[in-house]
Amino acid sequence: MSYELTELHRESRMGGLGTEMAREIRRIDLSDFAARRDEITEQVWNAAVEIGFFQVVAHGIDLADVREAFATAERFFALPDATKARYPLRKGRNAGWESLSQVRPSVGTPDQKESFQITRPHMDGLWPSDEFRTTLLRFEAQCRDLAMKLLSCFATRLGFDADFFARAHDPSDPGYRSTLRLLHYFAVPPDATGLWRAGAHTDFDCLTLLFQRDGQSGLQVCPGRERDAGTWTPVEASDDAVTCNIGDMLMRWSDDLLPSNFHRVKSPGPGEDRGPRQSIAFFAQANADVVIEGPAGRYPPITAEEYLRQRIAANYRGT
Ligand SMILES: O=C(O)CCC(=O)C(=O)O
Ligand SMILES: [Fe+2]
Repeated sequence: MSYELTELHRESRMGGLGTEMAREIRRIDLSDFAARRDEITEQVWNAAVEIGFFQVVAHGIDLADVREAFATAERFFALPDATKARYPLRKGRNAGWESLSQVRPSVGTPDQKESFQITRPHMDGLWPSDEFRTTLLRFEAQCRDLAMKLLSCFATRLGFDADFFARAHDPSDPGYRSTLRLLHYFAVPPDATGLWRAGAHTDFDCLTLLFQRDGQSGLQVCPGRERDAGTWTPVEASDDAVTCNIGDMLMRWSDDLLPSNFHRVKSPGPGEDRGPRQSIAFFAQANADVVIEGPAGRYPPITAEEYLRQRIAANYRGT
């Protein structure tokens, strides 16, 4: 397969097992954001530049809301496949349900998971119930607010105005492309080996917020400078922290100042819990017709739509 984007060349080389190394993933306290904006900006910028991953706490989304979103997802995933198949993923539209269909260029096997994606302008006929819709649209809006808060910090450091990224992700625009993705990784049979819950990849978007559950670990990150050595650091899952990472779109937009780093979800090893695992990701992806162009012009301008089209084409079967 030949890939047009340099990001994809990177991804096709990252499938190996590598080694593990403990390293601090910073926890940044967002309380009193308006008053502490400059201090928080400094902290998120440094963590993003150094590791590309960080966690935020006191982030303003109530734990009860996070748990309600997880419970709603869990109830949906418990339905028979034949029922879930009434809401099929619309390829290229990041909306609907898929199972075992995402093949990462790094490993070539399907991620051992199912997911339901919500991209607001693409949801006609895809809502399983009113309750599901109400709960998750509300949660999506909370995630967006948090993502825009963090992106406003990056905007000012890059020399854009504070609302630059909020305009680029305006939810009232039919070209809105940010996505909430509910993820369910299957329980792993005792004899299963060699499969990944999520193969090594970078995210396509500007900024990802990842909600995980206490004790459901498995996420590992490989900061850019260790890419060749393949040294992976576990990111502890916890209910109160939101794990954040920079995606490829913001890496481009920042002329590579902010790194989009490889990460993956490993399958449980010997002696580890082989039960199912849940997570919820919010991908802040710029609206379709927004042009991505960094302050220093390092890459040719490309619309967000064209950029995402190329990334999705390389990641799903049958494209
Ligand atoms: O489930 C996780 O912890 C990570 C998921 C992820 O990296 C993704 O969906 O892009
Ligand atoms: Fe990811």
